[in-house]
Amino acid sequence: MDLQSEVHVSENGGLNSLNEARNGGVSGKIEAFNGLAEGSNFSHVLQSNQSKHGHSRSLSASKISELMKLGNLESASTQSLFSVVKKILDESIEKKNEDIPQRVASVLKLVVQEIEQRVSKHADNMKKQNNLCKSREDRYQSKIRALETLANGTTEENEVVMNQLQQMKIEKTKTEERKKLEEQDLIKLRKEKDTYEIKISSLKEELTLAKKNSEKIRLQLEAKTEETKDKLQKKILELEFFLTDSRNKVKELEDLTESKFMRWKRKENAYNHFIDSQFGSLQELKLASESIKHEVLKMKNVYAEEFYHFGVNLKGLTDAAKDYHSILEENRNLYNEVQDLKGNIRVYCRVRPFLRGQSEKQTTIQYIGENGELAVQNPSKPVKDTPRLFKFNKVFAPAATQEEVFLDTQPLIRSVLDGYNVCIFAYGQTGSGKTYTMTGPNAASIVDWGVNYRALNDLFNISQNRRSSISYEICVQMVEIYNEQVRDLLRNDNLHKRYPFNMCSSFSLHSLCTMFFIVSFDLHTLGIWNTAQPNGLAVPDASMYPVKSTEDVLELMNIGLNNRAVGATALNERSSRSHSILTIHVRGTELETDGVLRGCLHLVDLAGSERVDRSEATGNRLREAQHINKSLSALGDVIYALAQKSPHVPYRNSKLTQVLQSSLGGQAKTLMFVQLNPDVQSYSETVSTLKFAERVSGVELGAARSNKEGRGVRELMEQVASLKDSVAKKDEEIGRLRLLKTNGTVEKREMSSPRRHSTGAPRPTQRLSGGKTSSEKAASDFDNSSEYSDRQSEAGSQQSIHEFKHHKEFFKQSRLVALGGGQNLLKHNGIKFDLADGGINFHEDVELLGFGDADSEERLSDISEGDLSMGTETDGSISSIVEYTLFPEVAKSSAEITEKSNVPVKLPRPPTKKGQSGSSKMPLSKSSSKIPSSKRATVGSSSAFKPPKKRQ
Ligand SMILES: Nc1ncnc2c1ncn2[C@@H]1O[C@H](COP(=O)(O)OP(=O)(O)OP(=O)(O)O)[C@@H](O)[C@H]1O
Repeated sequence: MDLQSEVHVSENGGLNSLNEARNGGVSGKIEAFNGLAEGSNFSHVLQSNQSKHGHSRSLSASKISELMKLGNLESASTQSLFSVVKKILDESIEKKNEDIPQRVASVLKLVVQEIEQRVSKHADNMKKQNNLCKSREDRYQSKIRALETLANGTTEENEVVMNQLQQMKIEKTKTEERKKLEEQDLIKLRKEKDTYEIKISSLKEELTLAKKNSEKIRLQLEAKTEETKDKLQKKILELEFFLTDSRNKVKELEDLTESKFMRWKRKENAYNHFIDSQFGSLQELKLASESIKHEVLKMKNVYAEEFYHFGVNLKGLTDAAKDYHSILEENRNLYNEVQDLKGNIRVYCRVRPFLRGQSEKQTTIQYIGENGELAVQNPSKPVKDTPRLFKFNKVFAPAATQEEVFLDTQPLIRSVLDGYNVCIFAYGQTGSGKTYTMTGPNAASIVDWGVNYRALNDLFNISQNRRSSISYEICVQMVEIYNEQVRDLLRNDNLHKRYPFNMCSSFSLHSLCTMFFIVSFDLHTLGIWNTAQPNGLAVPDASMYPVKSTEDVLELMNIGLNNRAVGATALNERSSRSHSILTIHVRGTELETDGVLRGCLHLVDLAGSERVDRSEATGNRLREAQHINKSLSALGDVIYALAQKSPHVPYRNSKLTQVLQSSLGGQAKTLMFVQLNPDVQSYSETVSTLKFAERVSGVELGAARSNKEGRGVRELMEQVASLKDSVAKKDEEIGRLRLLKTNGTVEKREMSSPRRHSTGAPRPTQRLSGGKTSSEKAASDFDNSSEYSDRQSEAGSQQSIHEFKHHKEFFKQSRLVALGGGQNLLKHNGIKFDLADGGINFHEDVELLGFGDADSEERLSDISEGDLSMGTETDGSISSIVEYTLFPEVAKSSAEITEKSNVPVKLPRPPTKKGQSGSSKMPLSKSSSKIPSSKRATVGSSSAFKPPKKRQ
């Protein structure tokens, strides 16, 4: 029999005891063993053996033998067997049974215990299975009973059951479906869960990163906080230190203040005491001062009275001083007016500044006064002489600008538009700034413009301003005198193309003729055009161009300046080697009255005088310098003669003086710029220049006159032209008579005065020769001339004399007088005019035309001098020029009139001038004495006709 079956057998009686034994140690086991033993024979055996416990060794052995004897171990329960083994083992251990080794016994005991535990476990399992089987059995039984009852039940119940089953099935399927759905949901949820998990993981990562960052920041902040904390801590410490320090100081100060306060208190007391004592003495002083005050008041009144008197006196003085200044100013104005009236040449002096390269900076200019005073001295002289003093109309210091210089010149220039003739010329040694003043260093810069550009610009501006009342036309000429030759600076083919009609296309025919006349008269009649031009051609007149704007002027002047002869010398890099003359002709027509104004402006830039040793001139330069110096010395002679009021003025000694003759001897307003170089080396030149200028300022030209013509005058001009025509006829007659003379058929008287011969038809000369007694007034103009007396005796018509006188008067006043300035040498149609022979006739022509003026006799005397016979030939009469060149249409009609020569021409009688009659009586003995007897009569008669106006 196996152990399992043993357990089954004894399960009712012995299992409980076994369990208890497990729980209760050795004693428990014994009891359990005992319990098992109770249920069997073997236990009984064991109990009986226990009673004989006194002899353990023997007992054990006996027991083992007993067991062996039993022989029925198979029937004994496992438990009882075990308990036996156990008891044996316990016993052997207690009694230290030597039969069984102690260690083996202990191991066996443990094995037994283990087996015992397993067995008990097995028993428990068995018991549980047993219980389960029992419960299953109960259930099966109940089911069997239920089935039996079901089998016995009705069909309805079956159906109910079936339905229930059905429902159960349905529920089952539903449950399955739900299960499926739930599974699907579960899958979904899982997926979602996965995604969420991923997100959660990324979020977790971010979170960890953020955590890390925030951790870092936190750490930094913590570090900073720590730092700030430290700093604050330090500051707090410092502040605390300061606080304590300041507290100490405050305390000190408080102490100090306290002590000071005490000191001041003591002082206050002292002062109070002092003030009290002073107050007493003040009272005393007050009383004393009161009495002094009274005295002072008295004195004050006395002084006030005296001051009042002083004031009155002072006012008188200041008024006097003021008056003195105004009187001075008035004096100056009056002086200028007197100068103007006298026709003195104005002299402006301009001192050039030192140039950049000039090393010697010692100046010879000692003093420049406001009123034109100038003092010069030679600083290089070892013993200084007294300064030389000069006085001019104005002196410009080196710093004076071009504009300042022009401002003082402007009024003079403007008078050209009012019909005056004006001449401005610059004089001075080479390199002293003549060209700078007249032209300027740079035409492109308006600030640098000299008088030339500014004058023209100004004339344009004013003519524009006046255009509502006067219409102006302006023409320009430019010539130079180089080596005693006159050259046209505006001779340019391109310009000629631009201005094809006599270079004066914008002018009316009449004005054109007049202009042409002016040119030919100014230059041609002077004889200066007779000289060969650089191109070898005879130049009939200087080119004249109408200008309408400053641009035109700039263009023309640039051409002119480019054509001008300049060259480098040791004294001036660009030395002008010629005298340049810019002439501006202005013709203004008054729109209301039709009156005509004619003005003429000469702007002359003289070549500079130079000491040849200083300028180091050789060859051409030397020749130029000689010509320049010669012409300037001729100018000096003319000025000297004019200043001396000499009857003979040697204009004809040079081309320059011939050109300037009308300005120096006519009724023009003349201004001279005297240029000075302040350099010490130039001292001697400076002094001689100043002396010359002083002499020039003493020259009286006579009051300037405006060239204004009314309509009547123009008509008269036309009538005069017709008279000229008759004169021309007479000239022809003269020619014829000359021929007759050569043939010896003409009387002696006719030969000496061919014009006075009547050859048939009545002639103007015949008309001029009225009876002497017929007109005392007329005779008074001619009474100094025996020649004229002859004429009077020969002539028959008083009317003619009358007319002639009118014409003479008219021409004296006309522009032609001023412009012509008494020029007298003409060339016409290639016929040479013999001065010695035909002087009287010629002069009469000039006189008749109004070209003879105050200096006529002088000019004639010049002409008669050897110098002038050189080339001063005329090839015809002035009347021819007038007839054929100027007024062709008038000439034609006048020719017709001449043919009807018996018809007297009625001319309006211009007012007679007082001075003229008086002057006409001026003796000319001085001039006569100088002139050879052969010519004296001529000159004498001439002067009888034309007393010098400048002396008036
Ligand atoms: N007022 C001034 N201010 C500055 N520079 C001046 C002045 N005047 C003259 N100059 C200078 O002096 C030099 C000589 O002047 P300019 O050529 O005008 O003399 P000039 O008298 O015309 O000489 P020349 O007779 O040899 O022709 C030039 O370089 C000029 O620029």
